[in-house]
Amino acid sequence: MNEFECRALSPSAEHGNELRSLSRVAGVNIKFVDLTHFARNEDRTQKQILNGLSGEFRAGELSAIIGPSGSGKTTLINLLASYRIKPKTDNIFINDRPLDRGKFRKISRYVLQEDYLCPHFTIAETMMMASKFKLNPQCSPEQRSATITTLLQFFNLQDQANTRIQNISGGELKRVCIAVELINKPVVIFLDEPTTGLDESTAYQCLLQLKQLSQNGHTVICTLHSPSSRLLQLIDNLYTMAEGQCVYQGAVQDVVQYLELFGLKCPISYNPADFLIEATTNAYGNIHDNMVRAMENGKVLKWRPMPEKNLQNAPAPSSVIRLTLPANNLDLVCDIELKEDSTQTSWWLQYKWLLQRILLQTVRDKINISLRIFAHLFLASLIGVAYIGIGRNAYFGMYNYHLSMLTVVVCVFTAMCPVIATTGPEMKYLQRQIYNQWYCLSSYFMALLTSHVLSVIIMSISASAILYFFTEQPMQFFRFALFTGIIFLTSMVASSLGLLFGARLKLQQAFFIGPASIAVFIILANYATERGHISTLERAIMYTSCLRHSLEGILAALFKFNRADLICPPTEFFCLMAKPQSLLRLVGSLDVDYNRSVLFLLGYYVLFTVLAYFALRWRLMRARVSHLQVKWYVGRCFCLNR
Ligand SMILES: Nc1ncnc2c1ncn2[C@@H]1O[C@H](COP(=O)(O)OP(=O)(O)OP(=O)(O)O)[C@@H](O)[C@H]1O
Repeated sequence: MNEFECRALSPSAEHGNELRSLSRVAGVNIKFVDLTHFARNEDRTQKQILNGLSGEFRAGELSAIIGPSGSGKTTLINLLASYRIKPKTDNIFINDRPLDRGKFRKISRYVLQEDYLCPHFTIAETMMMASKFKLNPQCSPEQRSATITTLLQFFNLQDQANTRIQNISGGELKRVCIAVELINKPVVIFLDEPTTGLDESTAYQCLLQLKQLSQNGHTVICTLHSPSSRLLQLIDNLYTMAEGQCVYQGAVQDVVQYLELFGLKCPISYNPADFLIEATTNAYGNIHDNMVRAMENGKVLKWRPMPEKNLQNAPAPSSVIRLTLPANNLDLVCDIELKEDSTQTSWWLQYKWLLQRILLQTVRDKINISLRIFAHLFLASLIGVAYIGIGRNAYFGMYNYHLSMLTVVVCVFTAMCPVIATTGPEMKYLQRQIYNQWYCLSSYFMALLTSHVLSVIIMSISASAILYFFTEQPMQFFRFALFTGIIFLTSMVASSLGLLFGARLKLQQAFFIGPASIAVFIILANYATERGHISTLERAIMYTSCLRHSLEGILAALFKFNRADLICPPTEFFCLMAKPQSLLRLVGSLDVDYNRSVLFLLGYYVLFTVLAYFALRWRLMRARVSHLQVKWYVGRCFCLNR
């Protein structure tokens, strides 16, 4: 199918020219030779998934990898994209040079089979945010908008531009996922099953757009499941796999002729791709091995289309990856310094935009924010009412200890649970955006921590005000500030613990282990409280609980710093806990020290936050790492790989 036909068939084809002017690039050819991959089964035995296959995906071609389910299509594309699998660099060649993973990652993007975007933003907002990370920071908002409008029109999404992601259809979501990755026009784009779940006409539109992209010199490689005859017309290079080997690599129109070599005649009404896949499963006799041999497992290129047939506008492949100057003014500004790598946006800009995004997302997530506010205010009011007036009543002195413990428990739960609830879902699109180099993990992590600090400040002040004044603690501002300070630090420790669990565990596991670990902390914090004398060992055990330091901090804020005696009601003959020291002695906390509590809480916060960062990093970049990869990852995490 030529360019004219593509335009005639596509409602959005009129925009093809616009995209073409946006995206003419130097060609990148990907060649792989004798590629083998093993996965480890649960019983630690090795399972061969790719079996010495070879092949070539050229610039200017829309290449599709097809094959029966389980034949290794996703594994092959993951390996070529270096996504979660580390390929051997001497098996893969980029423009005839051994693969340099770092450089290749900067010019390639991957659209996953199961792709996610933040549900609380509209398509236009999602595109605008992506453009901030992906386009040159010097691009004006008008230039960004123009690029986005072009892409939205190209992908037929302009009518849904103001619809939130949570409300768009699956097909539209797929197209948005592809569109956001095309904002900075990657030279190579990998797509895992971009048409799965789409109806025939949407799948056709989607593939048509990819075809147009390839005609501008981009290298487009996708895996497809049972493509229809109509979809097949768009494919330039059909790479067919079976049992981890290559059984055909070439033009679609030559499939019938190729199968005739093995004595198979494709019925006229049959889809050649379906027939080919059926043949690979030995449905028409044991010909799998013959096909692999005939193709030399992907080394035979004689069935492939001629390169110049498809590459209409793109320059010849170059060992230097270079983006050419575009035709119109918009591109002149944006493309002269077209970003090959999203990390060209400075760390601070990434941080700023991510913080804006996270805060907006938090505000838009109405259910989460309402629950947070309600839980804080309701629980604080409930405790305040239950312990009303105990702050100055010596008869109820002991209740102040219970109040302190309950305050700590409420702070911990209300700060930790929302973080666990939001971290899990966030992982899904975080993984994709970090892999596709929108921003680096450290800037995201710092923005996330800042957003936690802001929400914890608001929640801590409101909760502590309710608790402090309902329970009629001394009307001294410094004491209130000290009390609020401990509530703030306790909530920060709890949110970092929530982040650690959310980053390391699955959502259900985190929601079980998180509260269970808090129960352990509560037990440890009160381990020897009722004893008159606490030994050093017992104290050490208690101090392993971060909640012990919160408890001591609150007791110090309320009962140290020359606190006046509590008032014994006239109805009582004697009040044992009129003096603050009496209460502290009774609960084994005579030597509580506010500064020590603050230091320990800060220490726990730093510890849990550092662990959460590494847990997040481990989860996002779980590919098996060599020492070279470690170096590269560290560079990425600190935005050093420019
Ligand atoms: N990490 C792994 N451990 C064990 N087996 C694996 C692993 N990854 C993939 N496999 C196996 O390798 C084979 C190929 O998997 P892959 O996902 O690449 O196939 P596919 O052709 O993309 O399948 P589908 O079309 O169904 O998505 C499958 O049998 C799969 O079970």
